[in-house]
Amino acid sequence: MSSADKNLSVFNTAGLPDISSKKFAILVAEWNSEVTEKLFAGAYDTLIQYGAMPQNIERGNVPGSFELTTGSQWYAERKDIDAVIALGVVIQGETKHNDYINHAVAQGLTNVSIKTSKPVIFGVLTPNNMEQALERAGGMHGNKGDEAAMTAIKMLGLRGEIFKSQG
Ligand SMILES: Nc1c(NC[C@H](O)[C@H](O)[C@H](O)CO)[nH]c(=O)[nH]c1=O
Ligand SMILES: CC(=O)[C@@H](O)COP(=O)(O)O
Repeated sequence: MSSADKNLSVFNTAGLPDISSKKFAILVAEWNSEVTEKLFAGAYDTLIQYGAMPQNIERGNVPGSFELTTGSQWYAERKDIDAVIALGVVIQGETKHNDYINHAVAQGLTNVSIKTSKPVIFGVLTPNNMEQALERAGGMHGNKGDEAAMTAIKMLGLRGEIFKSQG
């Protein structure tokens, strides 16, 4: 299903967990910052809208999306961080460079999440051009940052349910 069929900022909000005590790290890639800043705003605003406290949201910046993996690892290793949201925009160029970045980041973030047993959210746009990027950063298809934040919230809810018997 494409973003044209499912708006990135429309989601089921039933049964969300209390995240008032949860601490989030939001990593933002500097490449294509005119778009990644929109993703950050969407992610931050969504976390606040659904109960996160401003003092519990920490932002980190990385040069490019390729560095999101390492930055996420450093945040996820911290005991006080409950979830990491990684935001980037990798626009297709003339070569296959974007493919290598996208695959590396997708696999890398997955590895960090599994290794740390924490939600590490892939909030990376992989558009063909800037127009498609902007359409997914607060444009006609919603905001990938909203989606990434809501994904983090829901994964924390699931984790809480799964481990609740362990106190
Ligand atoms: N072309 C884009 C990049 N390229 C930079 C890489 O992410 C990385 O920082 C570099 O290869 C050094 O390791 N990054 C993006 O986030 N978006 C792009 O479109
Ligand atoms: C994703 C990239 O790094 C890309 O912007 C580089 O562009 P090109 O493939 O034309 O070198």
